[in-house]
Order: sequence, then structure tokens, then C-alpha cells
Amino acid sequence: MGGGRQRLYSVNSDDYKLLEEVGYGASAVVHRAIYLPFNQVVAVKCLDLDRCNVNLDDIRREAQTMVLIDHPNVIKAFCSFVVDHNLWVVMPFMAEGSCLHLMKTAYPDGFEESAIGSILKDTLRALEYLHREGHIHRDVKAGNILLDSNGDIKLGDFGVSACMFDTGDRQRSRNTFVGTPCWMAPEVLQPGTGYDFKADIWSFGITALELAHGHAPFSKYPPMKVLLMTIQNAPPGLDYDRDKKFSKSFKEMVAMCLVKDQNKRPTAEKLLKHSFFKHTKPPALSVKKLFAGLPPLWDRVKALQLKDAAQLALKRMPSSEEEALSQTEYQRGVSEWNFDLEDLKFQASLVQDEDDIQESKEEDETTSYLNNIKEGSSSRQLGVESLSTNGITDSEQEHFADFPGSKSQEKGNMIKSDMVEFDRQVELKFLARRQTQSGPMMPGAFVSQSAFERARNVESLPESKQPLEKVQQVRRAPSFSGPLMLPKRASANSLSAPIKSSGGFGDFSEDKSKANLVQIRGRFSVTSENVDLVKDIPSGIVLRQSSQGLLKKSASVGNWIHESKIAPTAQPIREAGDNIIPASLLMPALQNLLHQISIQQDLIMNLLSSMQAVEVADASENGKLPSLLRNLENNGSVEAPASERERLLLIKISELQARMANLTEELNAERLRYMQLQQRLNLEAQENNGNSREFES
Ligand SMILES: Nc1ncnc2c1ncn2[C@@H]1O[C@H](COP(=O)(O)OP(=O)(O)OP(=O)(O)O)[C@@H](O)[C@H]1O
Repeated sequence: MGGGRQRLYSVNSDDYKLLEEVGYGASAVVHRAIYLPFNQVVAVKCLDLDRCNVNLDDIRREAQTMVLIDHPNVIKAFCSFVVDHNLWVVMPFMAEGSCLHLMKTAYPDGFEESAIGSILKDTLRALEYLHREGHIHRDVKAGNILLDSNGDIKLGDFGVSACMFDTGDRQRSRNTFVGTPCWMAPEVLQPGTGYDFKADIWSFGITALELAHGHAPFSKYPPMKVLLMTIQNAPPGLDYDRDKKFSKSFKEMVAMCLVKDQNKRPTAEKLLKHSFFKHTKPPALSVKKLFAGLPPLWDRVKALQLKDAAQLALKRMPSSEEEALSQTEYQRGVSEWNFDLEDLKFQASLVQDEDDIQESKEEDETTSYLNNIKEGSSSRQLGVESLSTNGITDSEQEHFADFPGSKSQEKGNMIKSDMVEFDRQVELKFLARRQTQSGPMMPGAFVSQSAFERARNVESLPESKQPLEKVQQVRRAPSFSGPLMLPKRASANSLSAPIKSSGGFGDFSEDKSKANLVQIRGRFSVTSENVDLVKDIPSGIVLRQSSQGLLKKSASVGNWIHESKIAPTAQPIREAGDNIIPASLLMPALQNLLHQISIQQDLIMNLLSSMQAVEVADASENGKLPSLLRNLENNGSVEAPASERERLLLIKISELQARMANLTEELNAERLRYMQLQQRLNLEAQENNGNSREFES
């Protein structure tokens, strides 16, 4: 197919007969075509220049780069030329299309390891060549790894590649967000610092996971969330049960690529020497068999298009055309961050709405970071040089990942005052935007949320999103007593953050994050207002043991019981037993007692449900079943918990359940006592009345 290397191809479109569509991207459609003078099958990529955000010079340069390519594992361009508003790039036709298409058609859960090994090895060879030649590919993903019918593997799509040796404007493009969100390296998302060819190694690692699972990590999330998760989360890997089938050397190789510190990532050259690639089979043996029996590429592509269209129709999109575009783009991966700035902001705010309501704003480095991005994304292509002068360093980035499972436990206060101020302003702007609800919800070329998600998010806005000031007030509520420890969560995703416990609440999980805890000191008095407030607090809330509680506490109430308000009424209860206090004084005290007990009950219920929410969030993020909830629902028929954390949660929940049962018992006992006292008081009152009448008479 690629035998035209020495030949000259004409730049006259009439010499090409476009046949079936065999692929489509964010800005291009690829056709199988015949180059008439040679009667040769080629591929013609028709790039819609109106839909590209890059300037013509850049495109021309990319096309020239492709023409100069000379490596068996990199797609070269035979020639390129402009036809109307399109740039045509003529390339060798890769008859089996991309790995992504193949997975979508026949391997939704990914390929077997031997095929993955061959595909990755040739891709790595391509990267090694490109890096040696001074290029960063910047869009390594399964959708850009092309397969030929003999099993040949080539890395394609230079639509966004950058030249490492370029200077000036071109060099600046390396400080620009380019790539596909799920595959983008953390440093590419990090303001100010720029990146180098190691970004391709990260994308390569993500591609390995994509080939192993059938999709890239975080691919179900909207781009803004992907961005945050890439920065905050521990790097993804082959760590789940479903990955048991993969070899240790494969897992190790992937882990080497997905290191957040780009300096610690190996070069392509070094990676090629990894043991995983030592015994890979030739693609003709491991890859060719993957397409045995499949219909021709164009039929598969058509079927996929129909499937996408059917799915979209089912979802009943409000604006089907726009949605069709965005959904398809998101599912298959998009090469340029060309979405609307306002959408980006809005999506970012939604991400927080959903998951981070409990975050302590002033401690929230994520939001500051996010707002750096918001600030910088004033150009369509999110030039990082304009993002912020407050570049986030590697160590700070590692700090983001500071939650269980994270490789770094580095601590530090990274919030800078100007960022906080900016944070606030952006937040207020968002709130204003939300209130006015002006403009379309998700316009622009790139919208990743489904209509359902949108509706849900929009519906949840008024309740879920508290104004910043209110949240801050809540966090600083002076009525809390004792060290009230809120986990300083980096984000939605860190719902699994360790929960610092104190007092009678017991140790909840391993304490890895002392510096991540906010301590709020002051007196703790439960009022109905506080109960509402407690609802806002994540499951990590720990109420301090009352050291001088005047109310006699039982073990079950123990550390939960609080002081105020009860104090003046507690003494009379005891005295009432000695028939000293009149009923009129005793009644309010008893009523108060009842009220307090039911508040405590509510409190426990709130904590239970927030713990359950944590479990659900964790489960959905980890792709695991929410077994904790399942166990609870099964009324104690507990299956073996999947992790230490889950085991601890189960123990904690059973403890809470036991406490609640005790509390309920106690409440009933108090009720009984109250009624007995009431009867006694009534009797005494009657006796007193009788006595006084006798006395009077
Ligand atoms: N030479 C080729 N032979 C056969 N199919 C091809 C060829 N080049 C591209 N394709 C198919 O077309 C699809 C889109 O091509 P390409 O990735 O170049 O477009 P794009 O607009 O740059 O996409 P994106 O920007 O989303 O990566 C590929 O995923 C692949 O399936």
C-alpha cells in the first residue's frame, strides 16, 4: 500500500476518486480513494479548514512534516493540497482502520495481551523515531494507531503534532492545550510550565490501558472532570481484578509510563528495552487474526455511525445535530480543545456541584487550579502562557494526588492569596451566570455531557451549589467545639480521602493526611441550625466528646451527646425523682431531653447516609459495585469486603447501627421514665390538692 514512496503524486483533486468514508475525526473525514494515474488505493483525509482552529501556516507545516516522514510505523503523507475549504492529505490506505474502530466493532473490552504487545511495540518504535526527529506527536491514542490487513501498524494523525526544535510562535504552541483529554499528560494540563516529548509517553501509557480495557480511563466523564481527575488522582494503572489476566511486566511497563513527574518517565528508546517488549510476537501473528471474518472497514464504519446515531436518537437530544457532533467526538476522542470557554467554566462548576459540595473552599487548591484554567482559557485554544503566572509546580501537583492510593503524601499549602481572590471572583461570576441562565447550556463544538446528565446537573444546581460565602460561613461556624476535623478533599474524586477521627468515633481509616485536615475550634452546641449544618458536612465529621457533659451519658450516647441547653434542665430531672420540683418546671426539661435525643438520632442518620454516599461515589469511580451498600441492604449477609477501607467502613457502619439501636432503646426508656414521672407528678399534684382542700375545710 505504501509503495508510492518514490512516486510523485499529483495535487489535482480530479486525479483522485473518493470512495467510501472509512473514518471521521473532529475536523476531518477520511475516504478510501483511488489515485487514478497509478490505479492505487489510497486514503484521503479531507480536513475542513473552517473547523480547524489552527492557522493555515501550521497546517501546511504539519502536512509537510507528514511528507518527510520515513518510518515503517509512522503514516507518511504522499502529498497534500487545498480543495475549496478543505485540505486534502493523501496517505497510504490502512485497510483495517484504527485500533479504536476495531475495538468498537469487535473487542469492546479490549484486546488480548499478545496483540497489545505487538501494537504497543510498533507504536513505541514510531514514537522513538518521531522524538529522535524532534517531533512530539501529542495525540497518541488507539484512534490514531492504524492497522493494515497484513497486520502492519502505523501511528497516524499529525493534526496536532509539534516540533520540539521550533522557536517563536511555533514553540509557544507547546504551551498550549492540545491533545485529547483522557490521554493528556498532567503537565500538559498544568499552567505555565510547558511540556516535552515525555507527554507522548504518558499518552502511550493511557493508550496501553485503552487497548487493555476497550476504553481510556475516565472516558465516561466530561472533559473538565477528566482534566481534574488526571491532575488529582493517582495515575491509572492495571490494578483492578479484571486486570489479573495481564502479565506483571505489562503492568510494570504501563506504570513506568504513567508517572506524574515527566522527568521520571522513560524515553521511548528506553521503554523499548523493557522486558514486556522482549517477547512480543510479530503483528502478522498476533494482530492479523483480530480482523479475521470481519466485514470491510467501510461497512464497519457505517455500522458504527448508525449505532452512534441510534444511541443519540434514543437519548432524544434537544439539538440533535450539535449533540451528535459532540457526543461522537467525545466518545471517539477529540484532538483539539476547541470548545467554548463558557462551557468549560460551566462544566467545571458542575463538576464541583456534584461532588465537592463539602470542600473547604479556602483550602481548596483544586478550585484555585481550576480557576487558573478558567482564567487562561480566554482564547479558543487555551494558551497556557495566558493561564497564570502562578504555575503549579510538580510537588504541588503531587500534592493534588494526596489521598489514599496516591503515590505522594507530600503536603504543603499551595493556595496563593491572589489565586484565592481570583477564585472568588470567578465563582461569583459563575453564580451570576447560573442565576441568569442566559444563553444555551452547552453550546460549542465540544460538549461531552449527555442530555440526561445535563438535565440532572441543571436540576441539581439550586440545591447543590451553595454560594461560596455561605459555604465558608458554614465551615467556620464558631459553634463547633473541639477539633472538628474535615478532610481536606482535593476534589470530588477524593471522596475516598481518609477520614480523621477523634474521640469516641474511633479510628476510621489510616491516617495519612494529618496536614490535610482543617481544625475548627470552638464550642459545639447542637441546635437545629447545627443539624442542618451537619448535613452539609462530609462523612468525615467527627464530633468531639463533651468533657463536662452535665447530662448523664450512656455508653451508646457517649461521645455524641452535647452539652448546651441540656445543662440547666438536667439537674431538675434528678431532683424530680426526689419529689422536689414541680411538674411545671419538669415538663419542659423532659421535652427538651426528648428533642435532643431525636436530634442525635437525625445526626447519626445523616452520618450514615453520607458514608453510604462515599461508598457509592467510590464504587462508581472505581467501576466496582457498591458492595458496602449491597451488604447493608442484605441485612448483614456480608460478603468479603474488597478492600481494607471497605472493611473499616463496614465496621464503622455496624458500630453506628449498634449505637443507633441503643439510642432508640434509650429514647424509649426515657419516654417511659418521662411518662412515669408525669403520672407520679399528677398523683402528687392531686394529693397536694386534696391535702390543701382538706386543710382549707
Ligand atoms: N490512512 C488511513 N487509512 C484508513 N483509515 C484511516 C486512515 N487515516 C485515518 N483513518 C481513519 O479515520 C479516523 C479519523 O482520522 P484522523 O484521526 O486522522 O482524523 P482527525 O480529525 O485528526 O481525528 P482526531 O482529531 O479526532 O484524532 C481514524 O480514527 C481512522 O479510523
